[in-house]
Amino acid sequence: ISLKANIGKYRFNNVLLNAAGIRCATTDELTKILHSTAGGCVTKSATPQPREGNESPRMKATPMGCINSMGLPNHGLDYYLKFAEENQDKNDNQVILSIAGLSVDQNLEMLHKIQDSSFTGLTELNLSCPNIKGESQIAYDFEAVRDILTKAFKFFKKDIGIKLPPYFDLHQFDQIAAVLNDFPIAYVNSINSIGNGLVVNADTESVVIKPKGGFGGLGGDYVKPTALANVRGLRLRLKPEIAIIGTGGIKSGRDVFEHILCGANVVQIGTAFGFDGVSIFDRISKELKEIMAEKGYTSLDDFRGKLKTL
Ligand SMILES: CC(C)(C)CCc1c(C(=O)O)[nH]c(=O)[nH]c1=O
Repeated sequence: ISLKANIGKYRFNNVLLNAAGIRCATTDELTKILHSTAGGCVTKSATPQPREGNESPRMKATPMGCINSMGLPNHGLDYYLKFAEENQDKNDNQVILSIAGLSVDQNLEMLHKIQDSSFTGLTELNLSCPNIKGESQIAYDFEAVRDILTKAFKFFKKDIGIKLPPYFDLHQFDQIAAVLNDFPIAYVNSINSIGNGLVVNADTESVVIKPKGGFGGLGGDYVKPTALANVRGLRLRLKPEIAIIGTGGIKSGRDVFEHILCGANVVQIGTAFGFDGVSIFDRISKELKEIMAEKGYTSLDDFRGKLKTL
């Protein structure tokens, strides 16, 4: 039974990756993931310069997952680009370089740097940042998405994936797919955390994280049905050349199986990886193989995208 996967020419010896943002901000953390059963690693979304991020507490675990408003703490693009250049092309382990500029110009500046570097892997463009502080995130402004991709593809000749926040309206799936289908994108990664949730502690009668009055992105059990809907909704609308990375609510082999049934080529684990560490990749690989064996599947291609309707 094989858990191998690919996104275009990029091969993954295991379908499981970490998700950007959790336990992936330092070279030690990234090396640990590369040396694990995972099929590669994704770097914490980078900004052009290092950032401290928001005040703590800025992430809180709950029985159903987690809430965060980290504020993009990271060591800056050069740090991750250097790691990516030094660790690419090692036995089918992909290093995916995630970037999240705080403006269109910052994203274009980082893409120019990546274009001019010796990095040969996949870049993941995180569109959950607001274009202008206080405005909606880029991914919820469809013309802004078209604008930034038009500008990027004028000079960026390497392969790029787009990290999207969840959409909650079927017409929004139509709109974002109509934009993305116009560009030579390698993959779409769906979903990012569900934005601006609020966790309340009734004992202390308080919010649980300091930034933004307690509002933050939700991950974990809270998001799986939304993640599966976005993977499926995008799979049914995106041109076949655009692969899908399924992210959101994965903590078992069964969850991975569901994401692949909905159309995912590769999956990423965030919240649960934060709880368990790299051993999760062994546990979930084993669970997924058991499910496949029970069903008589030997490869992920046997069931990818084959979700039945009633
Ligand atoms: C939310 C942003 C700070 C605009 C982007 C970085 C990010 C963060 C973060 O660094 O706060 N948290 C998430 O759950 N997803 C993200 O994409």
